[in-house]
Amino acid sequence: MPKGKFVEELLKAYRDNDYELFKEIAEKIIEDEKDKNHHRLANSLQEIIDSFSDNQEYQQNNSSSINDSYFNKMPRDDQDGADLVSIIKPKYYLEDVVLSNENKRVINRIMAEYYGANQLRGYNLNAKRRILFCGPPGCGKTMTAQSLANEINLPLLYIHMDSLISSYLGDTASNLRKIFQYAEQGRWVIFFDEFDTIGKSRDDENEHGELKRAVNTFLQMLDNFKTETLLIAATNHQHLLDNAIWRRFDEIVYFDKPDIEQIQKLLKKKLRTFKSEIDFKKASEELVGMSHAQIERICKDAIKYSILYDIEIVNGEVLKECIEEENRRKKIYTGVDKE
Ligand SMILES: Nc1ncnc2c1ncn2[C@@H]1O[C@H](COP(=O)(O)OP(=O)(O)OP(=O)(O)O)[C@@H](O)[C@H]1O
Repeated sequence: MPKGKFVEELLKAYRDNDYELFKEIAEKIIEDEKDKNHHRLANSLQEIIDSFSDNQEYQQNNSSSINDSYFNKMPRDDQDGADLVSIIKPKYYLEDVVLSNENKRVINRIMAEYYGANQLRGYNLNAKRRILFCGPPGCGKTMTAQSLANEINLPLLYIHMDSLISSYLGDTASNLRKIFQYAEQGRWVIFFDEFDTIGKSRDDENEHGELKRAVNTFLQMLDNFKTETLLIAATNHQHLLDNAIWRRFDEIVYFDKPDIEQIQKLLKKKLRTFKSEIDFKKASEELVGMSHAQIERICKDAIKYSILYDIEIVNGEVLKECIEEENRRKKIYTGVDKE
């Protein structure tokens, strides 16, 4: 078919909201390009169509039915009835997160593999789906998991660790099974925060049998987990994790405290809602060693201070006052790496 005709057919399908026809014509175009030996273009078009149909499926599976069937079937702890999961529509996007260049590359690669999963499968390869986020508190593990979910248009399935770890013998493993069974019915980014709680080394003599069983169950579930979902586990205590757990993750991302350049970006982002007159470079030097969350708190305090004391502008002095306040607070936690 001549190109102009293809475009006409595509536009008609779009006008009539006929997704099936749209896909059919797109596939004809792909075949046509393959015939002309334009394989790179054909692959790239195929990738777009695949991600398109993934989204279509997500919308059909999730958006309309999430209220009734997904919420009704939510797994709960047998003993106290506590919810084991929550479905969250994330509020952040990746542009909100200040990341190192290295981490930006890794996250983009994870997204590229997610979208290219069908293409990879054609070569018998699996996209990265099991991701471990580690590093100190308040440096963006949760925020990045949320942003990633948003970017790939999936809801976040947040696992409640406190409900998952049951005080009743054998129930932790059974709770884990319930969570995985539930997760398999949809497409999400599953997020296990404080993952060390269940991923602790089985060699740890202080751990009782219940948690050792939970590690075994988690490993089994992870091995058998075949959906297109992304699973992200996050921990501040990566050194506690069982060796067998490390090996199960397709990607490991370390979230460190920000360097000077990242601190400057963070200050500009977090102060952008208010007028400021700051020497950002000088201010950043004062903040080295602090987490993103601590710097965010200083910025919020500085804005509040300026409002309450009618200063109307965040200046160097206000910021200095708030840095001192954060340092005072930090001293209370001496020896403990709290954000
Ligand atoms: N890299 C970042 N860029 C921008 N803001 C950040 C970043 N990291 C943290 N923040 C801010 O700090 C808050 C807390 O961060 P977040 O919950 O992502 O940290 P975390 O690494 O998951 O910490 P924890 O290990 O304690 O759960 C975020 O909601 C955000 O406002």
